[in-house]
Amino acid sequence: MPVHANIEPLRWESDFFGFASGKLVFDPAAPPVSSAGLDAFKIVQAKVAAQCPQQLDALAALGFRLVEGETDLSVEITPTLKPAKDKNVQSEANSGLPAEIRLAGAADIPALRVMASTAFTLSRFREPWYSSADSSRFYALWAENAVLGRFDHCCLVAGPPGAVIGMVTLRDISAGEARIGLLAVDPLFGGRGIGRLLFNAAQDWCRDRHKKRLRVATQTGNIAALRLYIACGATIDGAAYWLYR
Ligand SMILES: CC(=O)SCCNC(=O)CCNC(=O)[C@H](O)C(C)(C)COP(=O)(O)OP(=O)(O)OC[C@H]1O[C@@H](n2cnc3c(N)ncnc32)[C@H](O)[C@@H]1OP(=O)(O)O
Ligand SMILES: Cc1cn([C@H]2C[C@H](O)[C@@H](COP(=O)(O)OP(=O)(O)O[C@H]3O[C@H](C)[C@H](N)[C@H](O)[C@H]3O)O2)c(=O)[nH]c1=O
Repeated sequence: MPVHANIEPLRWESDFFGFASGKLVFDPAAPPVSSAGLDAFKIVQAKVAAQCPQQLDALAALGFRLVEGETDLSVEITPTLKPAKDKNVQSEANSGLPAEIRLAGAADIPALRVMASTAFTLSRFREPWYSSADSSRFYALWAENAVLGRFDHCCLVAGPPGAVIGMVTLRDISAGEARIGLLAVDPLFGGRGIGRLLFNAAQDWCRDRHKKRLRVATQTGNIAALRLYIACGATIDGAAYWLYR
């Protein structure tokens, strides 16, 4: 079965990783994808909705390989009173940890870069397609850019300056919706409610901006993250597979 798609060059990724990268944009009106077209790029990515398994077979015939699954979730932002202070007190009472949530500033960037460069081991930017050093560099820059209001628009952190124990980045994607970019907790503080606190703070951020929905995506194999989001009230909107050639 031919795959009808255009190959869109990924300029940001090509610059950042230092090699030609592209992505299939499926379009029934596009010509069939050819090996020659694909060969112009070191990596061509394809994201296939999980409910379209026939597309997986067609891409496999062109030499594409499965990289990972991605699950999209979202939660409705309800207009309840903001319980942020209570949550912080509750968290400190439960764990004895300094867990106030605050907006990250430039002074947090070094610690955030370290956290982001080690946290996202489950990623489609993985070996053998991307070196682990490049993958670390990618998430470090993502965190830094969020603090600076580039790509994502802000970064909220748990812990006082100099002792960041968790982070969540947020992007304003439309009048009514925001999206979490990255969310991570220092493994030394895992399992103590910091992830939940960060997700709730992200919801508060949305509420303050009159958003109706908060979106988040994670790797389908990231059971801890999926359980966290579902425990915080999110529901699954969709699932997809990433393939590369
Ligand atoms: C948008 C994205 O960035 S998706 C990627 C998410 N981030 C990462 O994968 C980075 C590495 N992982 C982490 O930083 C952490 O493990 C997180 C953020 C996933 C969880 O943070 P934590 O502070 O440990 O979570 P927290 O203690 O708040 O747990 C809340 C719920 O999450 C789920 N959960 C957390 N850790 C686990 C785990 N290891 N296994 C299964 N479920 C887990 C549980 O449902 C838990 O509720 P429960 O304690 O009542 O069972
Ligand atoms: C930092 C940065 C990135 N970009 C570009 C580069 C990529 O084309 C996209 C990001 O792609 P995405 O599919 O969102 O990346 P991930 O697969 O790593 O993300 C998923 O997993 C993460 C762990 C996290 N949960 C995330 O929310 C998920 O989507 O953006 C850019 O243009 N400019 C930048 O500064």
